[in-house]
Amino acid sequence: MNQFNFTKMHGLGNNYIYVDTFKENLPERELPAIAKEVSNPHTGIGSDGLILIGKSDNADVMMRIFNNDGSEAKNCGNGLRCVAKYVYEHEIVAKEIFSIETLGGVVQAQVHPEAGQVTQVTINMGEPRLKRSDLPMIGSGSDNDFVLDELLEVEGHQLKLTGVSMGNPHAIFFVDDIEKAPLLTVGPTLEKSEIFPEGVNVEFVEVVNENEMHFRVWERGSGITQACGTGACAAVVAAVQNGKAKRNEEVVVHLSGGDLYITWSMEGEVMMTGPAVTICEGIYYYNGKDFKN
Ligand SMILES: N[C@@H](CCC[C@H](N)C(=O)O)C(=O)O
Repeated sequence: MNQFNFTKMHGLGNNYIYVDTFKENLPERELPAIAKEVSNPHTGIGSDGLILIGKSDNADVMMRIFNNDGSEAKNCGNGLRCVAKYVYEHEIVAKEIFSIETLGGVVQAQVHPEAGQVTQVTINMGEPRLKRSDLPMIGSGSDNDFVLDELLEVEGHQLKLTGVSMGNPHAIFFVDDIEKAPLLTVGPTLEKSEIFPEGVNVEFVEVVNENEMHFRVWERGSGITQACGTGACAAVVAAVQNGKAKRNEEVVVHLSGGDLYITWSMEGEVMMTGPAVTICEGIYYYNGKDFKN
């Protein structure tokens, strides 16, 4: 039987199964299947996906993230905060500021420990990528242009899309009332639309004022989740681009699972602060193929 140790953690309810690959050896070819299996709430543990913590040649540690449909993504904001908590508390890193490599690039993490326990983490998420080709998104504009307030008809709704990549792609729509946002229809349709050849995360945002917004997400590969860290960063960047928020000013983003504090600095980097929580630890008995085959 194949078995491995796991830790389940969440950031604002966006929960993943974390596997420490400094200790556990999961076969590369089985990773999508393992992600699907552990995420299943009936026959697995139940989660939004799988996150691997491991060795990096370019940073202090590496994070890899798989959505609950088995697809691999390039970045995960809530995952980064949980990885930072894990590696600090397990003494994999012995400093409060350190680097984490993702497939989307290297970011800087700062933990804020109290008596050795980390409850809040700040991630310098780096610079947003704003070109159409960064998403990528097919359209009439040039590949180097920003995707700003672009009119789109989806599921009978006339919507204006702003596109932002935080290493992974986000389609942001500003709405007057977040409770009426057509997340359940527009989310899955746009996620799989041919205009986004690599898929997209879909976010609706209601701006309260320059320093506060409500946010709901349909995540590529996972559907509706309680929170999306990269999505919240992308929403703040999109708000600044559309004149609804200011550079260098903190914005509190209200997600279904709680609040994130985000600033797009004058230097260009997006800073995100929020919680990271350990839920449980255990041994998972994998039903899929034999690891040794
Ligand atoms: N929940 C995450 C993002 C996870 C990846 C995303 N679904 C994608 O496919 O790009 C976050 O907190 O950023």
